[in-house]
Amino acid sequence: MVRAATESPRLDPTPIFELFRGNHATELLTAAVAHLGLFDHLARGPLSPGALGAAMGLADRPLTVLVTALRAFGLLDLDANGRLDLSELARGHLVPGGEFDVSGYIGLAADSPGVLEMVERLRTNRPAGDADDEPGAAFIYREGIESAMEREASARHLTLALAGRAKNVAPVLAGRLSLAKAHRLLDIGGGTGIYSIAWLQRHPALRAIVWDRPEVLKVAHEMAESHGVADRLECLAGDMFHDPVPEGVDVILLSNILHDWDVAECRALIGRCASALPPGGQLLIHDVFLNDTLDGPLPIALYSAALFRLTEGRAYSAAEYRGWLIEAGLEPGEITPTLVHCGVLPGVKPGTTRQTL
Ligand SMILES: C[S@@+](CC[C@H](N)C(=O)[O-])C[C@H]1O[C@@H](n2cnc3c(N)ncnc32)[C@H](O)[C@@H]1O
Repeated sequence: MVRAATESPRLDPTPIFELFRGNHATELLTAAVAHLGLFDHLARGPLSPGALGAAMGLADRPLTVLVTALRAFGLLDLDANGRLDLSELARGHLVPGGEFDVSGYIGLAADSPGVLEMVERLRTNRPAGDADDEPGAAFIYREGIESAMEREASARHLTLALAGRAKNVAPVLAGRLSLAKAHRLLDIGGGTGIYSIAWLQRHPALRAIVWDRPEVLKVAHEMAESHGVADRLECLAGDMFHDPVPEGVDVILLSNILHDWDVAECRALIGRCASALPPGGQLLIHDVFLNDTLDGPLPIALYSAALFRLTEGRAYSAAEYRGWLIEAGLEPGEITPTLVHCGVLPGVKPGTTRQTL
């Protein structure tokens, strides 16, 4: 029987994802209190983000993840000069030695494995799993890192784990954003390919390419077969940072890709996509979005910590994505929300040779 990828779930699973990511609140708060002395540093007065990062020995990416979360928790504020300051709550209860200080209580979790792991990630700015004696980083492949996506068992396990979220979200994305006028979709880092499959099932004339690592594509190929679209879905192995971007596509999807990478890789990848598109073509960024002020929303700030721990990325704001689209010569559009905190932000290449949406 052919499986359908076009039916949305009856209930929204978002609360389950929020519960699952709750541990990162404990980890970041305890790291800040018991390992990094963040509240002590700021008790002496407001600091620029750079000065606070230097005081704690943190690079930009871990600092952004930590500060975004603490602002979402209501523990840090930004003053009129762009310096970080303690909120009233933090000043009253998290400055060591204060009358109502609770930092000793928070310190009860200081040696828990999750907190120690987060502190290690914050200090080294390296994802879990990529050290010499470890099994490889999840979800990311580039030259110079050990990647779990290069081994059959771990690639299959991680790809199918992500499919749990994707099979809920893909029907919603395909239902809210029609590709009726598109000819050929390129799904970069498409994993199981379920997002492409949902669109292929909606639009019988559409063709798609899932561009991913060879071991991941074994799963994508099985999914294309079981969903009856194998004749229109090409599984193409490659490295999205180095191999030529496949030509002849008029829509490119980056679903949950950019959040796995640091700023330089995001800008490079968006630039490569923009160059490959014809005038009128579209780049679709399907992802979560932090507030443009990088102070929440809380569930995205916690998801950002999860991404930070596992990959070389973090969550970004719509303003950050829009800036990179403009830099690449694309015109950003409006975000259409999908499910599980995700939304799709289009960037259109100016020109009118082909209308895709
Ligand atoms: C977080 S998953 C996203 C999967 C899917 N797009 C989704 O939204 O669920 C990232 C995907 O990018 C792929 N990937 C990572 N680095 C890559 C590279 N250098 N070239 C091609 N694919 C890569 C991974 O194998 C994985 O399937």
